[in-house]
Amino acid sequence: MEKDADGFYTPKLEASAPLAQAESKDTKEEEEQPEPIPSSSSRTDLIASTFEVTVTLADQQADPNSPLFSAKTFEELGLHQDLLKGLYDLGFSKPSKIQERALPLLLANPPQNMIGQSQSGTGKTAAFVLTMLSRVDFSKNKTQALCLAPSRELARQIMSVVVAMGKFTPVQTEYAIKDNLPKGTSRITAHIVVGTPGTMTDLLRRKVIDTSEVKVFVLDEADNMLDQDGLGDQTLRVKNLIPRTGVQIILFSATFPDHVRNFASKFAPSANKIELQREELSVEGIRQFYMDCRNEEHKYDILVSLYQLLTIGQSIIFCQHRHTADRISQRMSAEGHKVASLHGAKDAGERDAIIDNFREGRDKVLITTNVIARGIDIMQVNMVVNYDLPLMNERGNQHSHDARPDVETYIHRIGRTGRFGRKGISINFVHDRQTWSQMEEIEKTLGKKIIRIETNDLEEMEEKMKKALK
Ligand SMILES: Nc1ncnc2c1ncn2[C@@H]1O[C@H](COP(=O)(O)OP(=O)(O)OP(=O)(O)O)[C@@H](O)[C@H]1O
Repeated sequence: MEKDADGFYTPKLEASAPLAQAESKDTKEEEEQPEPIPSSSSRTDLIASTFEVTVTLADQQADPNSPLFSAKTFEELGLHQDLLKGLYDLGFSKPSKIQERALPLLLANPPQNMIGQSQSGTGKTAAFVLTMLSRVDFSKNKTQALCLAPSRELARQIMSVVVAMGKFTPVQTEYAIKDNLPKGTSRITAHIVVGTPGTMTDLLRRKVIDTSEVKVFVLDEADNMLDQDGLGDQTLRVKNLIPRTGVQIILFSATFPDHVRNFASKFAPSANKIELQREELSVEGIRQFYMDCRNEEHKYDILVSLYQLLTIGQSIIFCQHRHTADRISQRMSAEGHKVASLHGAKDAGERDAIIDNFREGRDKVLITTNVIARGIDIMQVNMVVNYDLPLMNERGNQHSHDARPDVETYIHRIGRTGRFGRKGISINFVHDRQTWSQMEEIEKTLGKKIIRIETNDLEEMEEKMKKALK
């Protein structure tokens, strides 16, 4: 691919037609290499771990049934030299399946919308980031690509990928996340703006961002961004503030539940679609377990007894409520365990510091809510604990008494481990008939066995986990 006279990176490849399911009827617009993970030096007088876990990358892309498999090269995909350099600098040697399938469609001209689905940790980010970088005309100091994500943590992570992949290009970037821009900023001219919908709306309304040259609009975690019970309204506002025509709309997620699929098709009309079957949704490398706890208090005791295992690599503990995350982390800290907690009630600077500490491995156990259930990519995370199962009622309220298991959120939560072919473990805590049947429903929906581990046999537990991580 060469840069043409106008400064665009134009792919030589045409879209590979069989992959595209053109949909013309919806015209109405509505809106981290092989690395031994050291055992923890953190204080604990609980169980002494007898094993070390080695995370290996070898041959992950060699299995033809793996969503990471690909015979093609990035060169064949027609990417510009500067972007190829960025990719190789990041250590990407060949495209993953979703990249191989999506990139020819995403880069073809004229630009076409895309609704792309692929399992967690299979490389969707690179697909849309490469598209944004390919479509920007660097000779113009104007915003040309907008990308939205459901959390500031994910927006910051996506930006780090834009910056890394665009390292050999002159790309300029800006955030549209809370408390990030200097007060009084009246104009953003960065080529690519990445943010969350509320702040993006604000910047667009105040005309801080000029949208006249916007030609790519990406929604990561698109099902969440379009869900009317979630961020749907705010995302629609953004769409209404960008040009009505000439913008390539790109929606990516590991999940597209039925109730958002139609809406997604209207939001991104005539999109090429790459879809997964229900039974393909969860990642093979993630072994799912559960522990039968006696009651809420027993859940806490079990979590504490797991501490040594949680700190072999890194772990994320998901709770339903912010106050549970705070309460557990305060109790564990008071008992001498090093844990961090992160949720949406913390202020922006604090949230950034907490996730950065975790990302850089200074903290090994992160207790959190659904705020980071989606997208967060930290290779060393080899264990996810659903301290509370994810729930949701029909109106999208996760705190209501008639709430049912939220299978999509479950898939995203456990997907924080097992990234890009690595092994990972998830453990669900159940403690009564209701939580047991909620877990059973998740198991049935996903068609994947969730294996019991005894809560009173730490040796057995350690043995099972050791096997699962091999
Ligand atoms: N072609 C590639 N070669 C090597 N590593 C890759 C490649 N593509 C992506 N990765 C790595 O795989 C990891 C997962 O990628 P990414 O975060 O894009 O997954 P995702 O599909 O967006 O997952 P999620 O659904 O959880 O958001 C990242 O650390 C990324 O750097």
